Amino acid sequence: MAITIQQLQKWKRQGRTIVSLTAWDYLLAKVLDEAGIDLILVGDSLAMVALGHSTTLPVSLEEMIHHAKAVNRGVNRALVVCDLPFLSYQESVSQAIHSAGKVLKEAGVGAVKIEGGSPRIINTVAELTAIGIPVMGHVGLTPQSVHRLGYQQQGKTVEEANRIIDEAIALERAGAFAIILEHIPGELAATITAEVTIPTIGIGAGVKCDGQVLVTADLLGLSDRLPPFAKSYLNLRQVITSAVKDFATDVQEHHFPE
Ligand SMILES: Nc1nc(=O)c2c([nH]1)NC[C@@H]1CN(c3ccc(C(=O)N[C@@H](CCC(=O)O)C(=O)O)cc3)CN21
Ligand SMILES: CC(C)C(=O)C(=O)O
Ligand SMILES: [Mg+2]
Repeated sequence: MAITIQQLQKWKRQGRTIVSLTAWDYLLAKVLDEAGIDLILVGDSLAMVALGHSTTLPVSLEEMIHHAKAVNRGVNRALVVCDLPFLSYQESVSQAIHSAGKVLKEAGVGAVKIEGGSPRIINTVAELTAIGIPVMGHVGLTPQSVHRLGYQQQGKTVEEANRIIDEAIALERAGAFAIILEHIPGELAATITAEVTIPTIGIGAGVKCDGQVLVTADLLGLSDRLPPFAKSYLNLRQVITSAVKDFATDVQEHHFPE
């Protein structure tokens, strides 16, 4: 049974924590889905972990759709959400509708995610929701604004914290079905989680969120650089290196094929 937005919202009310990870291709998505991950995000972080860019900005809508199609083919149970990339929704409401609609039609995913909580973004969320496109919000550190914000923790001053709280409330009112809280103090995330009725999913936002998400390359120990809040549960880089070296030795010593 596929997980729905309604299911995620029910889990918040029941206090059942949502488990989410990112994916960028078929095989990885299939493993995550079979492991029971609730929500699989085709994050634009794939620009960095799958495509080698140094920020998330260069990835195109077409590239995101290409990856989202592959991810969706591997998933039976999880809700699949796809990030709308930089400049595929900020220009106008009509651009956002066109981009989000294309992602839903072509990749077949369940929802899109857009970054920010400015009045302009709130309006876009309301317009997308009004035509039946489910939208996940994303506040705090928004990596598509790296040239304005850097990658520092957000919401450290009272003014900034209050602004982020207001953005989260406005996103809920505009119809967002859930909100990502990225790289903000845990107490701020706890306040937001208590203030809104939609699920909050944290990344570097402390333990008091309704769910948690990580970039899967970080969890696996495959990334070349880890954000301070990420945790590696495995050193896959080392595991792969060792297997590849064993293969090379076998080939050179004519032990493979047997
Ligand atoms: N592999 C990966 N994991 C992520 O979590 C992730 C991405 N990529 N790409 C998109 C964004 C970028 N993220 C990041 C990246 C770096 C820091 C980081 O190093 N922050 C430092 C400050 C860095 C600075 O001052 O420039 C910190 O101490 O907060 C945080 C979040 C989170 N997201
Ligand atoms: C880390 C999550 C929230 C994300 O936006 C991404 O992977 O692009
Ligand atoms: Mg993203």
